[in-house]
Amino acid sequence: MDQSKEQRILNTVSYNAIKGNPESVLDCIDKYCSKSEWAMNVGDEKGLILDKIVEETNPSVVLELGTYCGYSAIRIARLLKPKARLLTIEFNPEFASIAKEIIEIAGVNDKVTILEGHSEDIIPQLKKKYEVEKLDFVFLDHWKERYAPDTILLEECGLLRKGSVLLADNIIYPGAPEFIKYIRNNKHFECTTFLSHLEYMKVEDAMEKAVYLGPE
Ligand SMILES: O=C(NCCCCCn1ccnc1)c1cc(-c2ccc(F)cc2)cc(O)c1O
Ligand SMILES: [Mg+2]
Repeated sequence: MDQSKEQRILNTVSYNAIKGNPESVLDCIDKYCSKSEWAMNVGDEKGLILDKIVEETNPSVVLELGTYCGYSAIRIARLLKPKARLLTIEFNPEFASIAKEIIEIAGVNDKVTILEGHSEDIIPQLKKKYEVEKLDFVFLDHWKERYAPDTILLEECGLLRKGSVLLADNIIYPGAPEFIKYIRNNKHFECTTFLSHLEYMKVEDAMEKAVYLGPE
């Protein structure tokens, strides 16, 4: 049967990247997806904004919604301090298995746990089953209509603390209008918009940073 685009991305990483070198895996994916086949990785331009916000936050516990091929998981994990960890939720089993292999090639697998399933099912399990107390950083990059309900769910499950940072991809393209409406009018969040471009394209896109101010 014909290979998937994601399998072809794994092939090019496996063949061209330097094992154990996360930067070389990121470069390899960015080159392939800008030259050969577009794919929905956060990419190198928005990736630099992600890097800066992760470095400023210096998180111990990170949750990512939407693993895809593992590009942003590698991007984040490579910046984490020794004991810090990243939990990433992926719904699509093929994406999850390809991401696992790419994350291993990058050599950041000891920091990353891929959780397969629906975010609305897994988020309520984070405290008891995955021993999470609070989330320091959340990267939202899954179904855009899930950004708002999952943000509400994170708060309801007591997973956010004063200063928890949410960063949402694609708030212009494809767009996450319900999330933007919810988060910008919410006095419990301090929002900042980072203008950029859709990965590998000249199309405008942006990321929204929302810092949780606490329940009061
Ligand atoms: O849909 C996106 N991501 C979610 C994928 C499914 C997540 C499944 N899942 C994981 C966990 N829970 C649920 C996405 C799309 C685009 C895009 C841009 C232009 C275009 F013409 C087509 C598409 C660009 C992105 O940067 C994206 O992130
Ligand atoms: Mg995205």
